[in-house]
Amino acid sequence: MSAFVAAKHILSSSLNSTFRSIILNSTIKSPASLSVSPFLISKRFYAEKEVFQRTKPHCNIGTIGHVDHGKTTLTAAITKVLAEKDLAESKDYADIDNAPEEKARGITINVAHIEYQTDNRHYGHTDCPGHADYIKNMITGAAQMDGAILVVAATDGAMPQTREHLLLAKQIGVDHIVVFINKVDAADAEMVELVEMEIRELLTEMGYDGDNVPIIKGSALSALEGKDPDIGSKAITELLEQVDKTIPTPERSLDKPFLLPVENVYSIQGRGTVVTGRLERGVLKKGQECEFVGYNKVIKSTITGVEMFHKILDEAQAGDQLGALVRGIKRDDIKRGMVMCKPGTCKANDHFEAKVYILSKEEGGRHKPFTSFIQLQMFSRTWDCATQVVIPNKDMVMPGEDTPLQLRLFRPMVLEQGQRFTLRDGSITLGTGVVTKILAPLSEHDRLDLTEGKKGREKKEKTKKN
Ligand SMILES: Nc1nc2c(ncn2[C@@H]2O[C@H](COP(=O)(O)OP(=O)(O)OP(=O)(O)O)[C@@H](O)[C@H]2O)c(=O)[nH]1
Ligand SMILES: [Mg+2]
Repeated sequence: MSAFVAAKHILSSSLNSTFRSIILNSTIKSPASLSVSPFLISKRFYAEKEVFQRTKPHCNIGTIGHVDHGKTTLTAAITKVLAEKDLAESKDYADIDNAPEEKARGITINVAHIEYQTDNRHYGHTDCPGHADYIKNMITGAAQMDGAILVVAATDGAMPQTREHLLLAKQIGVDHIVVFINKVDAADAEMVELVEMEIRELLTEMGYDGDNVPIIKGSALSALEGKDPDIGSKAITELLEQVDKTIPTPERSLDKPFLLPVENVYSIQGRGTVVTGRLERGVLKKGQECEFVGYNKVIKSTITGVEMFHKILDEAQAGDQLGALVRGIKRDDIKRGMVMCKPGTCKANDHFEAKVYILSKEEGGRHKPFTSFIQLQMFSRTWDCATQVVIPNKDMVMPGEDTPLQLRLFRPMVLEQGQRFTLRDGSITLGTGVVTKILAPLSEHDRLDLTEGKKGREKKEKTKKN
């Protein structure tokens, strides 16, 4: 099998069924598609397409936490335990971390989306990477969660990305957490108790209700291997009961025009392009017109199919994690970070005011104050973009401060009042904020100043005059 054919099989095994079967009967245009995150995996590869029956409320959760603490093992274990009750399709560890590099390195790189149900709810589960190099993927994954399971290995306790993920989750607006202390098979009882105390303290420090967040102790590996039910399958059942109980189903805005931040894009030659992501608001149906906005583009299209977890959706609702087939668009025309929305309802902006909290050194933020014109990376919804900061009312901002800021994006992206975002400075999370006011777009002069610097701008202006 050639590398490309092999790659095609890997990709097709990670998409939902309509798109998988389309892919198998067609040519994938660009191997670049392989860099995108696996969407869904099914062993019912050639199964007839079913229509999704909406019988239970849908909730998006996921696993976060430090590298190697057992997030993917836990995800696989949940599907195994629920598969025994016919509430999920059992996934192996290798089904979830299925990209070649993930298999080779034994770590998660891309987020993976898995589906399962409890008696009460239908879940979309996003398994995030823990490795510090893939924080960007974690942020995108967590941005889609209504609640999260923080996985902490009893053998290690809280580690750097335990803190960072918790902090980012809080900033992104994931207000509900359930903790799974994993690997209790490999740690003594005293250690497990210490880790629980440590985590409660950390939760409180990060703004969660540390005393009351449910903490379940168990072993994902035991559950996956069908050993020691007290710390294995029973602990998983208890975890799911707590998730059902303590992570509320959010109110979904169904009556607003639809908006879907694009998470991934797949190209299927001859058929069209598939975009995936979580529908943030509104309802979406086959046949509707749509528009992609972002990266200096507005592209119109029509939705020709909608699916969620292997099944056809008659109507996708806000909160659904879905794939939409769109007509007449090339894969390269759209990318992660754009939004797909009802035509005319969204606008890209590059200049706005925000209220921002700057993290203290203890919270993992900067050690030193910063001044105007610092360049940072802004993360919001599924996009990230370079941004320049202007402090409107003073000379500098100290770590730990709450401050208004003006931000100038290097390129216009869809931004609305009330939208939350995170600012990063290299590998440091510098702050978190909310857009308070959209300002007049940057002039050509200001934009060139921003992207080319003063000298570059003068040069370009001179060339233009001549
Ligand atoms: N002893 C023991 N080992 C476990 C348990 N759960 C997971 N492991 C092992 O821990 C290692 C890491 O597990 P993963 O599930 O890949 O961890 P992860 O958190 O998904 O890692 P990243 O996604 O790369 O951040 C693997 O070797 C697992 O077999 C457990 O309950 N007990
Ligand atoms: Mg993993």
